[in-house]
Amino acid sequence: MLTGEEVEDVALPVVLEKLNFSFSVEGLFLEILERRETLLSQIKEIRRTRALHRASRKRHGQLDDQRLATVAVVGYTNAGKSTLVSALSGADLYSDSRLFATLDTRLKSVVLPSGRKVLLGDTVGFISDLPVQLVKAFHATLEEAVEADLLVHLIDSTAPNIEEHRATVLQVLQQIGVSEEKLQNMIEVWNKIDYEEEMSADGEASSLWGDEGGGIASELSTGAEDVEINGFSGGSEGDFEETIDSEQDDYSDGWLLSGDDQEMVGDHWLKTLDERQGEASDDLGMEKDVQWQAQHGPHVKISATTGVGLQELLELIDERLKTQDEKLRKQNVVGRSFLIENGDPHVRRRLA
Ligand SMILES: Nc1nc2c(ncn2[C@@H]2O[C@H](COP(=O)(O)OP(=O)(O)OP(=O)(O)O)[C@@H](O)[C@H]2O)c(=O)[nH]1
Ligand SMILES: [Mg+2]
Repeated sequence: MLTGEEVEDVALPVVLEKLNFSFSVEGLFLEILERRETLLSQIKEIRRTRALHRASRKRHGQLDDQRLATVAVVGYTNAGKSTLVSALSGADLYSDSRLFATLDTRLKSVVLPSGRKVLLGDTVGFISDLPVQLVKAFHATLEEAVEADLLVHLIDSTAPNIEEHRATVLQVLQQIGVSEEKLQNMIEVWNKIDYEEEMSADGEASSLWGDEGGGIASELSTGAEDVEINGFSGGSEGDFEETIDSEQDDYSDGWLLSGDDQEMVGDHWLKTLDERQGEASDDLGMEKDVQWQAQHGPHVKISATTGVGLQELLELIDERLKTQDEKLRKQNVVGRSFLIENGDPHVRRRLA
C-alpha cells in the first residue's frame, strides 16, 4: 500500500505528462535574471534622462527668470495619487485598487489659480516595512520627489490605519533624502472624503469632515496641458512621460530580487502583510485612528474622484510656492549683501 506522498511521487509525473506540461526551473530562473537585468538597465536610463530634464528645467528657469516649480504627489499605495494627478491635469493616468498600480512616474503641467504654471508629478506608492532592497528600487522612481519644490502628501482617509500610513510615508521620504525643511512645508491632504459623505447620507457613522469642500473638478481652471520645455514634449510619446515598465499589469516583476535577497526579506514581508490585515479589522486600531485624526487635521480634505476640495488644494499649492519664492529671494538678497561686504574684490565689483 502506498502512502499519500508516494502516490503523489508516482502520480504527478504521469498527470503532468498527460497534460503535456513541461516545467524547467533553470528556464524560469534565467527568465527572471533576464527580466531583472532589463529592468535595471531601464531604471539606469530613466535616471539619466531625468537628470538631463532637471538640468534643462533649471537652465530654462534661469534664462527666463521664471522658475518652473515641480510639485510631487506622494503617499501610501492606493491613496489615490494617480487619480488626483489625472483630475488636476486632465490627463488619464493609470489607477487601480491593486498595490503598486503605478510603477512609472510622469510630470504633467498644471496652471494654478494665480496663472502660474507648475509641473505636477505622480509617484510610486509607499508601503510599510519596505525591505531595504526595495527602498533602493524606489529611489529611482522617487528622485522626482526629492528634487520637487513642494510635496503634496495624499492620505486615504478611509484606510483603517491612517497613522501608520502617514508615519511610513514620512519615514521613506526621510530615507530617500528629502530635507527636513521640505517635510515641514509639505501639504497634507486627506482623500476619498466622498466615501465618508456617502456613509453619512446612508445614516451610518456621521461624517468626520463636516460639510466643507471646494468646487467640482469640472469647475477647475487648471488649464492642464502637456509639457513642452526646451524642445522636450510631454505628450504621450514625449520624453517627459518617463516610463519604467509600460506593461502595467506586470507590476510584480519590478520588485524581483536576487535569490539571496528574497530569502532575507521573504518571511518578514509576508509576516507584515498578515499583520497588517489583522490590524485592519482591529476595532481598537480604528478608535486610535479617529483620535489621531482629531489631533492632526489635514491641510485640505478632498475627493479626487468627485473633485471636492481640488480648487482649495490648488490655491494652497499656489500660496506655498509663493511663500517659498519670497523666502528664497530674501536668502539671495542676504547672500548677495554678504558677498558684497566680505567677498572676493572681483566678485564684489560684479555684484555691486
Ligand atoms: N471613493 C473614492 N475612491 C478613490 C478616490 N481617489 C481614488 N480612488 C480610488 O482608489 C483606488 C486607488 O487609486 P490610485 O489613483 O490608483 O491610487 P495610487 O495612490 O496612485 O496607487 P499606487 O499607484 O498603487 O500607489 C482606485 O480604485 C481609485 O478609483 C476618491 O476620492 N474617492
Ligand atoms: Mg498610482
